[in-house]
Parts: sequence; C-alpha cells; structure tokens
Amino acid sequence: MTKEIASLGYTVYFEKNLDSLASFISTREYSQILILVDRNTNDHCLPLLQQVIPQISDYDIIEVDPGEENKNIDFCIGVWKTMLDFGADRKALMINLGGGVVTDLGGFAAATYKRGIDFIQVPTTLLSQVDASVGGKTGIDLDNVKNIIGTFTQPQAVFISSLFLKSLDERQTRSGFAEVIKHGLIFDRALFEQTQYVNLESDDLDDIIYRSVAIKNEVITQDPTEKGLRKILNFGHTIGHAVEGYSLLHDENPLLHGEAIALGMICESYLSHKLNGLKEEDLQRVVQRFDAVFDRYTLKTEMYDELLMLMQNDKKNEAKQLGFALLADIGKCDYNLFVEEADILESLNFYKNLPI
Ligand SMILES: NC(=O)c1ccc[n+]([C@@H]2O[C@H](COP(=O)([O-])OP(=O)(O)OC[C@H]3O[C@@H](n4cnc5c(N)ncnc54)[C@H](O)[C@@H]3O)[C@@H](O)[C@H]2O)c1
Ligand SMILES: O=C(O)C(=O)C[C@@H](O)[C@H](O)[C@H](O)COP(=O)(O)O
Ligand SMILES: [Zn+2]
Repeated sequence: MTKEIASLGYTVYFEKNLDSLASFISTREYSQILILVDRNTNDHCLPLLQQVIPQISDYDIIEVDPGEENKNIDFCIGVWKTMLDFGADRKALMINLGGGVVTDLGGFAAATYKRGIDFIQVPTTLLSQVDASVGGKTGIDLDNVKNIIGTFTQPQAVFISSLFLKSLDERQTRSGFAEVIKHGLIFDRALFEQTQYVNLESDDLDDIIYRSVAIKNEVITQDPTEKGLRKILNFGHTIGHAVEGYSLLHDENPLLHGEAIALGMICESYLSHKLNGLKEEDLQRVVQRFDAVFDRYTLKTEMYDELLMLMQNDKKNEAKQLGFALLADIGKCDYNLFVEEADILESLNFYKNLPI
C-alpha cells in the first residue's frame, strides 16, 4: 500500500515497488532523464530501479565516487560537465539515486545547472530516507566545512523504498539511525522510546522511516528556509559537524555523518542540561541510548581549538556568537540559544571523560 506525505509543494511516496515513480515520469514531459549514482548505488540500487520500473529505459547515467570526501566543488563540476556533454536542456529531469551525498550533491547540481532543472530524490540509505532527501537542503562541503555552499531547492518528488536498504552495511544503517533518534529527541518522546526496541538488522524499518519523515515534514513545512523552528533539526550538529569536518581531515577512517552527530547530540544534551533545563536523568538516558548504538570516538584536548574554529562556520551563528538548538526535555527542543566557548569545552570534556 502506498503511503504519502504532502511536503513543500511535492509528495513523499513510501512504497517498496516504486509504482508512483513510474507514473510520475510517464505523466511529465521531460526532454531527458539523467540518473546520478555513486559507484555503490550504481551496483546495488540501479538494477533494482530498473527491475521495478522497466518502462524507464532511456536515460543517461552520471556516476561519482562514493563518500563524503567527494561532496565538493570538484565533483560538482564533474557532474555539471557531464550534464553539458549529455546535452541536458532545462526540461531534463535529474534522478538522484543514492545516499545523502548523492541527494545533496545532485540536488545542488540540478538546482544550479542552467539556473535550475527539476530533480527527484530516490534515497537509498537509511539516513537519506529519514532525513536528507526531504526538505530541500542541497549543497556541498568546502575545505571540510560541512554544507557551506548550497541552496534551499525542493525536489519535484521523493520516492522511498526500504528495499534499497537490504544491501546497506550495518555501519551505514546505524549512522542513519542517529537522525531517527534525533527526531525523537527534538519532537517525539514516544519515537525516542521506540528506538530502544528496534533491531536494525532484522526489523522492517518502514514504520520508523515514515514517522521520521512525518516529524521532519511537520517542522520544514512551518519554516522551509530555517528562519526559526527548522533550526531544531540541527540539534547535535553545531558540535557534530565540527567533529565530522575534523575527522574527514585527520582520520584514516573518518566518522560518518550520523556517528559525528551522535557525539554532537551527547555534548549538546550536556549543554541542554546545564543551560536549558534538561533533567540529569534524561541526559543519562541520551548517553545510554547512543552508547547502545555507537562506539565512542576518542576526543583529545589537542583537537579543541580546531573544533572551535570549525564551529565558527555554523549557519546558526549570529554576530560571532555560536548558535545552538538545545533540548528542554526529551521531545522538546529550543533554538536561537547562544553558548559561550567555555561551556562548549566543558561539554567536550563531559564526552571525553564519560566512563566506558
Ligand atoms: N540535506 C539534508 O537535509 C541532509 C540531512 C542529513 C544529512 N545530510 C547529508 O547526507 C550525507 C550523509 O548521507 P549518507 O549517510 O546517506 O551517506 P552516503 O551518501 O555517503 O552513503 C553512505 C554509503 O552507502 C553507500 N550506499 C548508498 N546506498 C546504498 C545501498 N542501498 N546499498 C549499498 N550501499 C549503499 C554509498 O555509496 C556510500 O558509500 C552527509 O553529507 C550529510 O551532510 C543532508
Ligand atoms: O534539514 C535540516 O534542516 C537539517 O538540519 C537536517 C540535518 O540532519 C542535516 O544534516 C543538514 O544537512 C544540516 O544542514 P546544515 O544547514 O547544518 O548544513
Ligand atoms: Zn544531519
């Protein structure tokens, strides 16, 4: 059965067989179809797409290398050039088939090519299904500063099939689960509680995917361009993005987005407790929740200056003050809170000194 959510002028479809994708394409008159994949989604997801919509046989493939380190201007130029080589005009449609790197990069390339062509998101990771494919944030990183170049451009539609998740490895699934826990923490205590009972390896994830998108949609439809409320979707990201950027630059096996924001959510829950009324027992529950899913990352005091520098670039900052969204309770998040460096360092120390 198809479930749908009406978003910002487009529909998010939840259906294993992607029937609505076939009818979406057959009812629109696109001059050309471009499918953006990375190497892994080319191998694992494109065959599935071809299988479920065999009537779509005429398309051009653009392939990028997988991974966050490629969500940058060089790869974006490569995508734009390939679009030109394929002779894509303004009536072309871009299908972004992949995780958040492909949906962010492909959305950005489409939003800017010839001042914008239509694109649709077909997310293939848990993270991109519960978060990245919905809401119209497109973008790329610059010098490991996360998503610093980008647009708010909504897709024409989003098609979510949990069948794609069968080939996803466990580490990636866990990374996506961090954003599900985030949605519970900021908006829905019951979802936060439910995450304790989810077995990521064996459970059907359709229900939590749908609930996550419903929560995100509730927020973005009230504030599409992050003037206020949408900032709550950034809980854990002021510190998390800095740690992710740091790790991309320095670690051989860098943290994934969800792993970094899980760390960020622990630190920012500490700040929520110290500065915004989150109860001590709820702080402990947040720590336990993330400990049940993620290994700890080794923070060292030598990293702190660089982390603070990276935080200077956060889009929630104002007048050089570091901007945060902080929990008041589990299921309730406030935004436009500005935090002193000393408190941020204390929160990093809180994480660093947590008992194993
Ligand atoms: N725009 C937004 O609102 C938003 C929200 C959250 C995160 N993001 C961004 O999303 C990115 C992270 O997304 P991600 O975690 O999906 O990472 P990703 O796109 O790098 O995908 C993770 C890995 O899984 C592989 N893969 C994808 N689908 C697969 C499948 N079905 N089977 C096997 N392998 C598969 C990819 O090739 C990649 O190696 C970050 O750049 C983050 O900043 C954006
Ligand atoms: O959709 C949003 O709004 C979010 O903040 C969702 C985040 O999970 C996501 O990581 C987003 O890309 C962060 O955006 P940024 O503006 O902090 O770069
Ligand atoms: Zn995120």
